[in-house]
Amino acid sequence: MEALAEQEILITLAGAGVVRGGRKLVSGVDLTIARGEIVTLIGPNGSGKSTTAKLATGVLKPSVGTVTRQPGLKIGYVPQKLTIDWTLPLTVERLMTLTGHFSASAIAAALDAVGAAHLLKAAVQELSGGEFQRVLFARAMIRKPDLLVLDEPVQGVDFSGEVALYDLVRQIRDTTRSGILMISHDLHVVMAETDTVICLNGHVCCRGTPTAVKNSPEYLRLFGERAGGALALYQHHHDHEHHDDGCVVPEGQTHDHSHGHEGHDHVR
Ligand SMILES: Nc1ncnc2c1ncn2[C@@H]1O[C@H](COP(=O)(O)OP(=O)(O)OP(=O)(O)O)[C@@H](O)[C@H]1O
Repeated sequence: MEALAEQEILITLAGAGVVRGGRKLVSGVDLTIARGEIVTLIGPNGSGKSTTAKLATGVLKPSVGTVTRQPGLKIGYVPQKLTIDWTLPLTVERLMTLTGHFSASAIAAALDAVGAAHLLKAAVQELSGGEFQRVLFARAMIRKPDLLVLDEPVQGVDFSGEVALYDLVRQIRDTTRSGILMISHDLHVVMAETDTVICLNGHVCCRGTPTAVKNSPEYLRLFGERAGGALALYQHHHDHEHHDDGCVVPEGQTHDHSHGHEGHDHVR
C-alpha cells in the first residue's frame, strides 16, 4: 500500500453499527478501504461480516455512526451463492448478460481477464467450482468497478483451485487498482497479500496485517482453541517475471522491468 497521504479512500465506516429489533448486529465499526487495498473480514458465524459488507456497499444503512462512499463509486459484487434455476440451460455468455447489456468484445475481455475466455459457450451447469467463481468474477468486473466485494471467493473450490483464485484476486488488484473487500467464512485462511484483516465478533475484535492479527491476543482468545492458534496465510512469491501486461515472461527471455521477485512457492 502507498503512504497514507497518497491513498485514495473509497469507503469510510466510522463507528458504524446496525440495530434490528433492539439487538446490535454489529457495532462500533471503523474501517476504510483505499484504492488498491485488500481488506479481509473474518470472524465466527453471525459475527457481522456480511452486515459490515452490506454497510460498506450501501445495501444497509447504519443505525449508528456514518458510512461515506466516494461519489460515483462503482461496486462489483461476487455473491457467496447465486440462485440459478439449474434445470434450464444457461451458457456463460448468457449469464454475463442477465444483469446488463454488454458488447461481445466486453464480455470476451472480461472472461479473458479471469482466464475463462474458453468458457464463453460452456453450460454454467457443467462448470467446476473454480471455473464458476472465475465467471462470477468476470461478471462483477465487466462494469469496471472501483471496489470489488468478494463474499467467500474460494467456497467450494479445491486447494489448487483456491491457490489459483487467490492469485487471480492479487492480479485483479494489481492490474485494475480497484479496492477489494473480501469476506472469508473460513476463519483460518487469509490471503497473505491482504493489507488489512478485520476480525469481527459483533464489534472489531482486532485488526492489522495478517501477521499482526495472527499473533494478536484477541485473535488467539477468539479462535485459539478451534484454530489451534494458527491463522494460515496463503502466500505467493515469484521466481518469474511478468510482461507489463501481466503475462509471465517465458524462461530464457529477459524483461527490462525487473520486479525483483525471488523464490516461488505457495504456502498456506
Ligand atoms: N436482517 C436481519 N434482521 C435481523 N437479524 C439479522 C439480519 N441479518 C443478519 N442478522 C443477524 O445479525 C448477526 C450478524 O449476521 P451476519 O450475516 O452479518 O454474520 P456473518 O459474520 O456474515 O455470519 P456467517 O459467517 O454465518 O455468514 C447474526 O446474528 C444474524 O442472525
